[in-house]
Amino acid sequence: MRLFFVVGPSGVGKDTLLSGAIAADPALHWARRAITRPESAGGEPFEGVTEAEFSNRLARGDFALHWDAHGLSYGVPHTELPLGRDVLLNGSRAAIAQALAAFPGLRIIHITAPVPVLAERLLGRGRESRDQIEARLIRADQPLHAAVPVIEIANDTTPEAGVARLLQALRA
Ligand SMILES: Nc1ncnc2c1ncn2[C@@H]1O[C@H](COP(=O)(O)OP(=O)(O)OP(=O)(O)O)[C@@H](O)[C@H]1O
Ligand SMILES: O=P(O)(O)OC[C@H]1O[C@H](OP(=O)(O)O)[C@H](O)[C@@H]1O
Repeated sequence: MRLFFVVGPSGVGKDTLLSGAIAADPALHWARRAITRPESAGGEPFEGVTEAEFSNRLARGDFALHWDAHGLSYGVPHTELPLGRDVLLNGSRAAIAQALAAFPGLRIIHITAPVPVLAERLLGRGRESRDQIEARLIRADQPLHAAVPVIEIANDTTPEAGVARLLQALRA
């Protein structure tokens, strides 16, 4: 199993490129996260849980990885990391150190796009309020964990080009 931790600022296109890669190569597994957000918010396939459910599952040891960001909690259940499959995980830049400690062979894929493009995409997506979008944009330039090699992918043209770049990185 290779584990790919796909990170980058909100709105950069992680969900878009991940769903394109999965559609092109069904052998890949996209780990489904538990998030303290209602499933009706849409976006990537995830399990919407309450804060109480999240805390209980965390205490039970259900999660291989977990982090907080944007006022939400995110957990990756152990059951979402099947042995023998390449796994794609929508990660957080703030969780890279934790993820590397848990999975030393982790491959980090950093997706980038210029900040004005992120703003345009977040507004176009319409999942968050303007205030929430502003808060997400403030995190846009957050530095990555310094001492690790990272595969950089620019998603600054079409989604199709971004998906092709991601597939190329996964096949390298
Ligand atoms: N290359 C692209 N060109 C134009 N629009 C794009 C491109 N990639 C993604 N988008 C659009 O930008 C918006 C944000 O993309 P997406 O939800 O995939 O980002 P994300 O990185 O997963 O964000 P978040 O971390 O907030 O979940 C979506 O509406 C998506 O359709
Ligand atoms: O800014 P950083 O810490 O890199 O990412 C924070 C989190 O935000 C995004 O989730 P979503 O947009 O709420 O689904 C990412 O998937 C990540 O989990």
